[in-house]
Amino acid sequence: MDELHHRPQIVWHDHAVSREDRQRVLGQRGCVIWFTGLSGCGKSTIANALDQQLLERGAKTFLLDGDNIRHGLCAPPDRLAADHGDSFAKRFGLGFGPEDREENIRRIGSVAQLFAAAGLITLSAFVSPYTRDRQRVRELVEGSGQAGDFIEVFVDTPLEICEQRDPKGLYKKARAGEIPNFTGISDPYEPPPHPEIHLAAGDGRTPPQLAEQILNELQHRGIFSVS
Ligand SMILES: Nc1ncnc2c1ncn2[C@@H]1O[C@H](COP(=O)(O)OS(=O)(=O)O)[C@@H](OP(=O)(O)O)[C@H]1O
Ligand SMILES: Nc1ncnc2c1ncn2[C@@H]1O[C@H](COP(=O)(O)OP(=O)(O)O)[C@@H](O)[C@H]1O
Repeated sequence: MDELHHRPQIVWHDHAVSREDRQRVLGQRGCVIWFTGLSGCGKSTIANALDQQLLERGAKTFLLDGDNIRHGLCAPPDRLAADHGDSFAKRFGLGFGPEDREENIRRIGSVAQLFAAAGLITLSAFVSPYTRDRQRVRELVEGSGQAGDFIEVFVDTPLEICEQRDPKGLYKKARAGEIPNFTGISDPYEPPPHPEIHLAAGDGRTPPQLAEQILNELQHRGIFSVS
């Protein structure tokens, strides 16, 4: 029990159905596969390819993807203002400053932890540039489960390649000074010191090939087994 669970006004309620019960029914252990890397490094494409490969093998999965989450759970202020007003939008809308990214990853981490506790193999694809924010999610996920439930995948594509790809034209705008705090250009990216999986993702391999490397590592770690 942590500090929150002791607060008299917020009482923790144990569930009638345990995580173990859920996992027994699903025939798998829930976990979080956390992709991190620069914009354009391939997080979303590789995570989608892995999601597909897992599904084809009968795994129960869910993918939390950066752009989609920033349309809802972590929407920017201008998206919230119309329905909720300016003060609300200013308070809860998220941009890309360090604290906003911290809150973005905290919210997503909390959702990922819930999906893992529901027994799903949960994939997430966010830049998540700060080591401390990722470490907090690791602690949250493993604290409510067990060591090994958080698998960090560093999609290590050199900045030059990400910038060449520039599928959304954001690097061009960032170089022109039109987007402030752009990761890799005017904002830091802290590479994971000890990722469970380090993908050299700019070496000419296709996203499905890279996803297969991850799949093999997951099987090796006992996260997923082909029956
Ligand atoms: N300033 C800045 N820095 C980095 N990225 C930016 C920025 N502004 C917009 N974008 C677009 O938003 C996507 C990153 O959102 P994330 O939620 O993954 O970011 S973070 O984890 O909170 O750092 C990222 O998507 P991906 O390219 O899919 O990574 C960008 O398209
Ligand atoms: N291994 C790869 N080889 C070649 N192109 C790739 C590879 N991985 C991703 N891409 C391409 O790079 C672009 C950015 O990929 P994306 O998955 O959107 O990156 P991110 O989610 O990290 O921003 C897309 O156009 C995608 O098709």
